[in-house]
Amino acid sequence: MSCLAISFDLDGTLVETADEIARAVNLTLVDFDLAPRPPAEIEQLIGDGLRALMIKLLARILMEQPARVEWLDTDALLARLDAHYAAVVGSTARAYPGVREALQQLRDAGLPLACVTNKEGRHAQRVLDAAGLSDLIDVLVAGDTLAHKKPHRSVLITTAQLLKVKPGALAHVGDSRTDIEAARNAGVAAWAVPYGYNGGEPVALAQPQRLFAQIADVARHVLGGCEPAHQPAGALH
Ligand SMILES: O=C(O)COP(=O)(O)O
Ligand SMILES: [Mg+2]
Repeated sequence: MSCLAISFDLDGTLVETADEIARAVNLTLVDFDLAPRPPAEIEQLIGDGLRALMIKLLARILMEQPARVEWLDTDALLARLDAHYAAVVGSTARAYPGVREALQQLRDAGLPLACVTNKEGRHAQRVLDAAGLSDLIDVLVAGDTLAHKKPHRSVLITTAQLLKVKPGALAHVGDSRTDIEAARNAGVAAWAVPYGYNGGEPVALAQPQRLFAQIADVARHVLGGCEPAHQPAGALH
């Protein structure tokens, strides 16, 4: 087998999390006398972590209603967002169908697995726990684990180190342009699934090396013997 380790993005790839993210965001907006936003709009801003999502949303609200935002205590608002999210995280998050079985097959075949997310670590762990996936993930690299987040090249290079493979022997599976750029920047194979959160744009436009309809297809491909786009520079076995 030439594909030696796999890392997976979390939100929109392994787990459906948009509902509870939208809930926390809207509870926060209402606390600060701002109108709730449509969940679909909030979903389109998922990708760089919760704080970044809220800052992008506030920038949009500022453009629309400058007078509503100019007095805002942004630090207090972000702290409230964190508290609301901590209260709801894991309540509705669910693994996409077939994810647990596919990860189990990959694990059983001896592949080390990572979860690499831009979500803050303590929240990411709760999502993995609630989705019933924690025991299948060897390494969690979250948005606040390192000095940088995806798409910085260091994120997947460090992930490969933690999984004890060379970057060329790692495939990263994600739902967004950020994931594909993170993989490219690190010399890691860039694989994608089409059903997650990518700002409303089809992820195929970011030109992943492979596009899989679902995680079960990733497992089928890998266990059938994959050819990584980059020649593995080192092997686990
Ligand atoms: O929480 C986010 O905004 C993004 O998280 P992800 O990197 O797992 O997609
Ligand atoms: Mg994602």
